[in-house]
Amino acid sequence: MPKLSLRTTLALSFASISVLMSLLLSHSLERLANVPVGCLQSIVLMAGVAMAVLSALFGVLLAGRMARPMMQLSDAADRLRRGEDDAAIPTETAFRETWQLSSSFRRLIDTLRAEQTKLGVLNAALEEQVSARTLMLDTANRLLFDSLEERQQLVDRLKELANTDSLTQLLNRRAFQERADIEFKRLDRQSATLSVFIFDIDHFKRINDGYGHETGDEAIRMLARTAAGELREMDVLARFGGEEFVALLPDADLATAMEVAERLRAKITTLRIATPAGPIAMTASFGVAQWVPQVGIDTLIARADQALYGAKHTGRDRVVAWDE
Ligand SMILES: Nc1nc2c(ncn2[C@@H]2O[C@H](COP(=O)(O)OP(=O)(O)OP(=O)(O)O)[C@@H](O)[C@H]2O)c(=O)[nH]1
Repeated sequence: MPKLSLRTTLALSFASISVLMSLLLSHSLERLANVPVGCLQSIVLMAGVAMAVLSALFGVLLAGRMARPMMQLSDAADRLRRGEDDAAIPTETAFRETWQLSSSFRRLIDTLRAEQTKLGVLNAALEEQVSARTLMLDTANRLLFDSLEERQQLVDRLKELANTDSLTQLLNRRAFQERADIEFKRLDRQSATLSVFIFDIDHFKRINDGYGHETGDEAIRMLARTAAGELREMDVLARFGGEEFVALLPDADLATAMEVAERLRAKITTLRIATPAGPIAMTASFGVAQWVPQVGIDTLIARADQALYGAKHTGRDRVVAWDE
């Protein structure tokens, strides 16, 4: 059924009331002719009151029918705002205006729900993208970390290789120089003691020439292991080159260094190197020098070297201290 607008309803209603009242009046007009004026006044007054009461009742009825769907819409709006999905939107209303308002509201909600669904889909896609990116970043981070770690390991290994003598795994000459510099910087110039000894296999050329280079290498390795075993953790032992070694002994005076060198010399004489012709022995000569203030590492090594030269020229297989 087509809905009437509020304006039409009001106009029709008041017209009907007016027509009804006019009909009542016109039907009663003949009988009213003989009614005294005072009574007539009362009748008109009563008719006016009746019309007012009717209009008021009618107004209340109309307002109620108008207000109900609006209250329902307001209630539905509140429930939707709270996220309740079952908000009832009035479908049947008395007037065209409220019916239109209700339809527009319903369309608005349908549009909002459609947008919400679209947003949900977009949100899910976005979350998927974010977790994919996070995974990529994690992987990239891990790869970067791994490659940095690998790089650091490589650098460490290269440093180690650069500092290590490949035949004996002892420090090489360059690394010894660095460690000696550090020890010298640490030295308390007034009270510290420090000694150095250099030692060298006697007639090593004969071992090489007589039993081969491999046997010579084995002799060098054996001597390195033995020396490392005789020295303290804090001592610095290095292969200086060829069959020559150097040991730096912090906190050791000349007597102590001589003692250590002597113990090592004696131990070397007990070593036996396996050769195809049977085990062979070797000896080594030692030159020892103690640090004194004003003397640098190069001078100290040169003094130990001079002492070694002395040991070589006074019969070998001995320990000689540097002497001015
Ligand atoms: N097997 C081997 N031989 C080496 C190595 N480095 C140096 N040599 C050899 O060591 C020998 C050193 O000979 P020399 O300097 O004459 O010394 P030496 O025969 O020990 O004589 P003295 O030191 O005077 O007792 C040479 O034959 C070098 O070729 C090495 O790494 N391995």
